[in-house]
Amino acid sequence: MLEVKGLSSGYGRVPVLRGVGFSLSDGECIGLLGRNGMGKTTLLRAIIGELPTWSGEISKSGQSLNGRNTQGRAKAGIGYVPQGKQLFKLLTVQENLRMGCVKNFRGADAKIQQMLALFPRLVQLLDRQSGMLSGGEQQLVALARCLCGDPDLVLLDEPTEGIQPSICDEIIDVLIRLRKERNLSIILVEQDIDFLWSICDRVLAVDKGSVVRTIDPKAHGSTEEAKAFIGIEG
Ligand SMILES: Nc1ncnc2c1ncn2[C@@H]1O[C@H](COP(=O)(O)OP(=O)(O)OP(=O)(O)O)[C@@H](O)[C@H]1O
Repeated sequence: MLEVKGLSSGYGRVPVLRGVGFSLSDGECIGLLGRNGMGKTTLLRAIIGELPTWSGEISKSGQSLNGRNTQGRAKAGIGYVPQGKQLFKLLTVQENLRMGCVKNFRGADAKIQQMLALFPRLVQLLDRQSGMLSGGEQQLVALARCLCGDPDLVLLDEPTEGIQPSICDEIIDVLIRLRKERNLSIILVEQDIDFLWSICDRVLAVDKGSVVRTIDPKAHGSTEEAKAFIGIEG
């Protein structure tokens, strides 16, 4: 599905990613774990094409993405939910979802109905201005809007940051369901180890712009290994 080889990228002339390599299979979920500022968001932004590939290769289903811009990568089936969600805050929930249907405006009504079935909490909120929703509700709208584009790979940047546990559980349930029903692949940046461990097949430990090891969440002692890696006690 996705192959990243020797990827280097950064901001201006400042390098952040230094030869990142990993692959992701269809329907697989991998987590990116690391301390603040180690390059996890930068890696997602390089994959979606917001940042240039300085060297290396990103390919999806055997096709190189290097020459494609963000729209081209979205067309190739990659969806991105950035940190901070980036909703159109003055627009209603419904209008935001419609914006997510840009690939197929004619099918927008049916797609929005599918999203409401997946996120029933949004039914009551459809006509509300997005900026007036709680952080968790906004996160659900951002995820639903991304899914309106029918991606087969989603990049999620800290979806649980600052949101209430019940909405975290809803997000986990939806992601598990989408993996099962649509074979969705996921790359998830998260600081919340329980969240990562509840859904990821593998977790890549990121340090100073490189993937330095792979943690198997099913392995004995893996949560302790992860906590030690990011420097939290217990
Ligand atoms: N827009 C930007 N311009 C310049 N440097 C940036 C920019 N965004 C991030 N950086 C720098 O790139 C490095 C990696 O940042 P990045 O946001 O990828 O880290 P992260 O691992 O996602 O951390 P966090 O968990 O804090 O989001 C940091 O040194 C950061 O200061």
